[in-house]
Amino acid sequence: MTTIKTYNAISATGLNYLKQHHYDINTGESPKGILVRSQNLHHERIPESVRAIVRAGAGFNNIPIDDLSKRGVVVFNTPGGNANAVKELTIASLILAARPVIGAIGFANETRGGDVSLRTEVNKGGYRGTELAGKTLGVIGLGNVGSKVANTALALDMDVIGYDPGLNANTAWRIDRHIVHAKNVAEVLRQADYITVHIPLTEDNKFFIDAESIALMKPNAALLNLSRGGIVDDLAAKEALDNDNLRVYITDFADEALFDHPKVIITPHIGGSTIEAEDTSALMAARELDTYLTTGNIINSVNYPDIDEPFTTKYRIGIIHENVPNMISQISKFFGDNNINIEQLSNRAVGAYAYTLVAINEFNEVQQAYVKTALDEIPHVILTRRYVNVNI
Ligand SMILES: NC(=O)c1ccc[n+]([C@@H]2O[C@H](COP(=O)([O-])OP(=O)(O)OC[C@H]3O[C@@H](n4cnc5c(N)ncnc54)[C@H](O)[C@@H]3O)[C@@H](O)[C@H]2O)c1
Ligand SMILES: O=C(O)CC[C@@H](O)C(=O)O
Repeated sequence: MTTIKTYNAISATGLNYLKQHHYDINTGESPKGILVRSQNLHHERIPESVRAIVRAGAGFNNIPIDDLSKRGVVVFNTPGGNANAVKELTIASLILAARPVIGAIGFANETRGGDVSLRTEVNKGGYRGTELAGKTLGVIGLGNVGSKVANTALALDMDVIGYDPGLNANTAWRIDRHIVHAKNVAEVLRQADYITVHIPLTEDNKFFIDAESIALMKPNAALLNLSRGGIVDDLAAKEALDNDNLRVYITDFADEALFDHPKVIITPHIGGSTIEAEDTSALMAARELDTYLTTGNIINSVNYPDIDEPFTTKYRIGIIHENVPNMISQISKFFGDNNINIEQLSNRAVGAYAYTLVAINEFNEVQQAYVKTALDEIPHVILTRRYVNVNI
């Protein structure tokens, strides 16, 4: 049995999938794969046995990608698996930014005793809000979450302006044509009444919204961060709120500096916390893990190129290597020199790394005994794995 180690509460849907596919969960010292949600793996020892790590979720800033890439560990995420959940909490947050719902609920509870109806009617004037319709929403990041938020805001009769210089083809076609595409982020910040950020936390995006960008916003703007702590400079947001340069800040990431601020609403990282999103993400994660470990196909990797080919031969050899010249010719020469016929060879590269998947049928025991070691010795090869097709 192959062992998968898990961190955090992984939905039973994903765990059951793995158990049904003959994996042990959290037994033994040598897991082949890891399934994780928000646990910070930067401070964990990742066993040498691990070949794949899947983040059940979109963000992967909790995983030491660079170190793992150098070791040949494939890291995956589950793009879009929880996007609808985040969209819905973002819409709820927009409404909370427009209407004083939380204060009003507190007030309603305080009217207990006496003529409740009279007291609520007399004093409810303090809880008047505004409408989203006719206001402008700025969406920074139009990926799986941002595109859904933008489209839904149109249905709420908002005007929407979006900014995403790295829009990929998969998400681009889903974006409604009525959404204005800004040429730069300043355009969004200047025009929007509500600004919502849906980008990953990377080195480049740290404090993407800082004092300088907040200064470009309308003083009565509302800022929403359901992306990650660290994308918005919370201290700069707090200062802007204190100086009436920002009306409200809603974040899904608790920060000591923001507690008890009357213009801040904090939720405890629950953007993706719905039964549906947890099930979908865990199932995607389990499938990605099983697919890679049993066939060598890579789907939704964040550190290596994807290769997803039907496994129609008896064997495959997956070779993770650096993206340098002459690798494919060295690999094919190796197979030729050793009289092993290649049925199909797929190769893709992304950035510094590449993946070559070699499909073969005839592969005797002697060849099997030395191929992995010999391929591993080719300079710039990081890791080699052999896959056996159990259906042939
Ligand atoms: N609160 C939660 O529980 C929760 C749940 C899901 C996702 N998230 C966070 O939201 C982020 C976005 O999720 P997603 O599923 O939409 O990811 P995604 O990868 O589908 O989309 C991210 C988009 O951001 C764009 N982008 C990156 N940097 C940018 C920048 N500087 N300016 C403008 N656009 C930029 C990318 O081009 C991409 O299109 C995740 O990385 C994660 O950190 C949080
Ligand atoms: O697992 C979660 O609850 C959060 C997931 C979220 O942070 C994500 O990046 O998808």
